[in-house]
Amino acid sequence: MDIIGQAFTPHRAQLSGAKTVPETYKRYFHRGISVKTIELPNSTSTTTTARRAEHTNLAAAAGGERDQLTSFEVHMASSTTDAADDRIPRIASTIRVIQDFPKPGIQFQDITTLLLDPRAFKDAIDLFVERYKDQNINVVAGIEARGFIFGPPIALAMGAKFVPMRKPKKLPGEVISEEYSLEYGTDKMEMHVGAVQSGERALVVDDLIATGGTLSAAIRLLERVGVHVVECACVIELPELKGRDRLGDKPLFVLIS
Ligand SMILES: O=P(O)(O)OC[C@H]1O[C@H](OP(=O)(O)OP(=O)(O)O)[C@H](O)[C@@H]1O
Ligand SMILES: Nc1ncnc2[nH]cnc12
Repeated sequence: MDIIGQAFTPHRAQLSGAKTVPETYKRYFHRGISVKTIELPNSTSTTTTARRAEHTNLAAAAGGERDQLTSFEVHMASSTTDAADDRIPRIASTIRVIQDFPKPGIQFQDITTLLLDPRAFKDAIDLFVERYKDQNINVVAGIEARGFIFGPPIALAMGAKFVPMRKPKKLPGEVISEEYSLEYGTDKMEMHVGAVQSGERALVVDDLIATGGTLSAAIRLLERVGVHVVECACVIELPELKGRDRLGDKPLFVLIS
């Protein structure tokens, strides 16, 4: 059975006999029905379920409901209490999945619909700030482009500086750069010389981890100049792509996986 162009889940793959995700689609691939998880310290995990259909109006208002998903499971834990944190399923429900973007077979996790919901956007930022506010982080490094949306409010709330990690030839000053591999070929990430100092403590922020190539390049770039990367933080993880494995022993915190 051809899995391209369908709402694909590991479960469906097993049913259909499909064993691998076509290499071409890995970078933008995600299963149709998400298992949402959050890991926070000193808390008790609970499990609940939520219906994505409840948020049809939001998605429709955001430009048309192309997401055919019906339900998802939410595993969540609270950073502040032992009770379940209902912010996570609310945030998860605002993320629209666009089928076949930017290529056939890819299920694009569209965080722009999260941004249309000020409460969900604020909740996402708050969850990160609650986790990091007492960890003496003085650098928030955000990865172009969507890391520039989540990184600055986190940095401002924590009193940290924001450092943009940009695609090649965008930064005007002297840069250091780090190559990283994509599915085909390589890309480069750049940071201004002097933006960070040896010994500083950084949080790396992006919207999503897929293969982990982008985040691992950001870690290398910061560590080359002596910065301690405390953790990487993303809104979404695509766990089937095993990006976490590419980060070595560097911790990764995600809201939705
Ligand atoms: O874990 P990886 O396989 O490296 O993929 C994750 C990266 O892919 C997306 O960015 P993209 O390169 O599409 O750039 P954009 O944010 O400018 O659209 C996403 O925002 C992450 O930065
Ligand atoms: N499935 C996906 N959705 C959105 N951004 C991505 N970056 C890599 N894979 C992605």
